[in-house]
Amino acid sequence: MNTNKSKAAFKEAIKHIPGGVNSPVRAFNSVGGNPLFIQSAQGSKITDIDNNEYIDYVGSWGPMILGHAHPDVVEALHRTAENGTSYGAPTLMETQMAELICEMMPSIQSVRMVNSGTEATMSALRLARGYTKRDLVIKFEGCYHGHGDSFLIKAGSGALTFGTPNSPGVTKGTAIDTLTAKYNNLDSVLSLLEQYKDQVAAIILEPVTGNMGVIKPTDHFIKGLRKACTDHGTLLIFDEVMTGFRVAKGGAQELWGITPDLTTMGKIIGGGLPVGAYGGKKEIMDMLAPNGPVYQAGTLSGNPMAMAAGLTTLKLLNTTEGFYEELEEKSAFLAAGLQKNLDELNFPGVINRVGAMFTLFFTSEKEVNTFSDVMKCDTERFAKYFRLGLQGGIYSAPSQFEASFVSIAHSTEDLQKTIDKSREALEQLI
Ligand SMILES: Cc1ncc(COP(=O)(O)O)c(C=O)c1O
Ligand SMILES: N[C@H](C=O)CCC(=O)O
Repeated sequence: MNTNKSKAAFKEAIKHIPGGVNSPVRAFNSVGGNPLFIQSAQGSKITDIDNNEYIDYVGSWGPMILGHAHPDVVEALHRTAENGTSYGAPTLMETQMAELICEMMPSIQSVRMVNSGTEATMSALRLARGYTKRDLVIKFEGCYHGHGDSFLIKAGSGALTFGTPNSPGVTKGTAIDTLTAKYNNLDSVLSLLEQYKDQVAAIILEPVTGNMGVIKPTDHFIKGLRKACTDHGTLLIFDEVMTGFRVAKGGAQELWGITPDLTTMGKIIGGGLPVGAYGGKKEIMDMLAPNGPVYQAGTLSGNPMAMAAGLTTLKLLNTTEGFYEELEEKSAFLAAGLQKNLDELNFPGVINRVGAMFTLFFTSEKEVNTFSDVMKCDTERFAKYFRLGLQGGIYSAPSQFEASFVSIAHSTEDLQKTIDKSREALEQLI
């Protein structure tokens, strides 16, 4: 496979862009080689500037649930652009978007649009602090909530991949206000809540993790969190930036039947454009300016292009008969094929999947349920597998500590090819 143009482009990029990328996870540092520079994407496929085509399981890190360049989304963007791309004033689309989000995720009664998942989580935390008049927050080791200072403590995703879970630049004061607990370990949360009684504003978590790879919450853990928050007057924030509208129409909160106090969103609700949102109980959301004293604003918030792409995507998800059933079937088919490979080759590995997100962990453990299970993975083996995948035409996240995403555009042929290529790669790694 020739990737000379990507190599040359990367050389140019690093002259003026730190590390040559605008988000660290895009660099191939932990898997070796250079990042691919992309020229186009259509449906389930992505094409680099050397004209190599890959089946894409990154999906722009989650948003592309309909596949790339879905004709309805592209058409909505054309139509919207012709009327201007930003006004800094309310539009009808923003209200439609808010109504649809509230319909699809009934725990949300009121929602504020922002421009990224990071903004959503930062703002939700400020709101939780303003509402409860408390300072502390509990997050979980290996969970990632964007790059807001409060969250770069024992963080997942790129922060974990690059070995900088606690970023320099975060002040001691901020770090002190962030307490970390262990995912799927309720006792670790309960003891913090006792130790810091009446001081914890919020518990924030990825209800299904993706940023240390995919891990499901146990019922005991997630139900226990809801109860503990209620008992302690602490707000429960579900960060559904990744899981929202992906693992089910109503996100992880629908699957586990939990009503969080606040939910953060992003990715899918922008249909591939920059977006974020946070919402929840009206009583809490009404603390936000201009109704209340908690300030949060944005020049481009509710941007018409992002609303057009996001609203078109959400409407399709909401109204297409059998959409989530078909997505589940495709994802289950892929996961079963990958599992069969592992079983038949007696290859040590664990596949965790919830709906259309999954991770193949390179580990000898029988299960991966916690951050410490994740840390036992063989990242070098993963790196080799990743590179073999690329050579076979499969594009997935260049880190063991991420999720892969299936879209509705993945055909049975795509999925079968992925299973076959995965087997070939595993055979070379035995
Ligand atoms: C669960 C979760 N929260 C927050 C974020 C931050 O979103 P963004 O990258 O749009 O700032 C991400 C992804 O980066 C995420 O996966
Ligand atoms: N894992 C991250 C979010 O989901 C990947 C996106 C990024 O940081 O660029």
